[in-house]
Amino acid sequence: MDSLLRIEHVTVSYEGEEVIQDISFDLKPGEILGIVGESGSGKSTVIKAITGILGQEGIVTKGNIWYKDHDLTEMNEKQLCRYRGKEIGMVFQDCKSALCPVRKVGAQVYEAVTEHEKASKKEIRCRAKEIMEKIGLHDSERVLESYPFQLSGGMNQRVGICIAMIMQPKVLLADEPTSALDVTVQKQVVEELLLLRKEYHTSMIIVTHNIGVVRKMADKVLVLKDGQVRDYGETKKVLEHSKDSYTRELMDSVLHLNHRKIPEAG
Ligand SMILES: Nc1ncnc2c1ncn2[C@@H]1O[C@H](COP(=O)(O)OP(=O)(O)OP(=O)(O)O)[C@@H](O)[C@H]1O
Repeated sequence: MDSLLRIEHVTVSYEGEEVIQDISFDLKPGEILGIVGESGSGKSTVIKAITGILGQEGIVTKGNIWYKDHDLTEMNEKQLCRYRGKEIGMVFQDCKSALCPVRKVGAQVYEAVTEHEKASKKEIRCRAKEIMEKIGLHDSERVLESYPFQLSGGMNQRVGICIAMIMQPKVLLADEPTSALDVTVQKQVVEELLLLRKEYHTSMIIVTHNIGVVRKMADKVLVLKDGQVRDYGETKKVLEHSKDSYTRELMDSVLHLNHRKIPEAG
């Protein structure tokens, strides 16, 4: 099957310092890739490089990022804007802070759509409600009429997912989409993302520290350390039978954390 997104030998520098070196992977339609690695290994930089939001200091110095037949690294800001949001959606760790605090959710959903296409308010609300229903925001009328501060963390995260999904992007890039949520809500959001993949056949890249999320969601895993790929392959193979010593260490440490007993008081 042809790749939807293909990262070929990409190197990224911030202010002349390479933080990602020669990384390659691809994403097929409907596939979910988990990117894991310790803090500072370059996970978020990969996502930012794909969407062209590295900022003033960051630049892709080598390699190509292909979306279908288009090299995203060759595009200017205006060209990238056509893809960002429409074809490639993004969800962040803390969607609440990505939302405007003084505008109602409904207005922000409306803006996200009309940036890319002409549609009536009624039609957009209808589309938003359909997605909200799927991701557990059952009181969608109230949510659309609310300001972000009137909603819980989990609800804001779902609003972020709704805004990302309303254009039915082919690829969803999610940077720590569940890490700001409590465990129960984390589990629900993971289930909801999987449901969206099933319904819309969306490919996803999930950046996370949570190996449980990767195990549950990802078809493939990419392990990064100091900006380099240490392992890449099918989830079970990487999590359980990696030949790479660092990957094995990383998985062992997660296992120990999960099984660590909380010392009893007194
Ligand atoms: N705007 C920036 N300017 C300079 N250096 C940056 C910038 N953003 C990130 N870096 C550096 O790039 C490296 C990779 O950072 P990145 O945020 O991609 O790591 P990460 O794996 O996502 O970390 P975390 O898990 O803590 O979010 C780090 O050394 C970081 O300090």
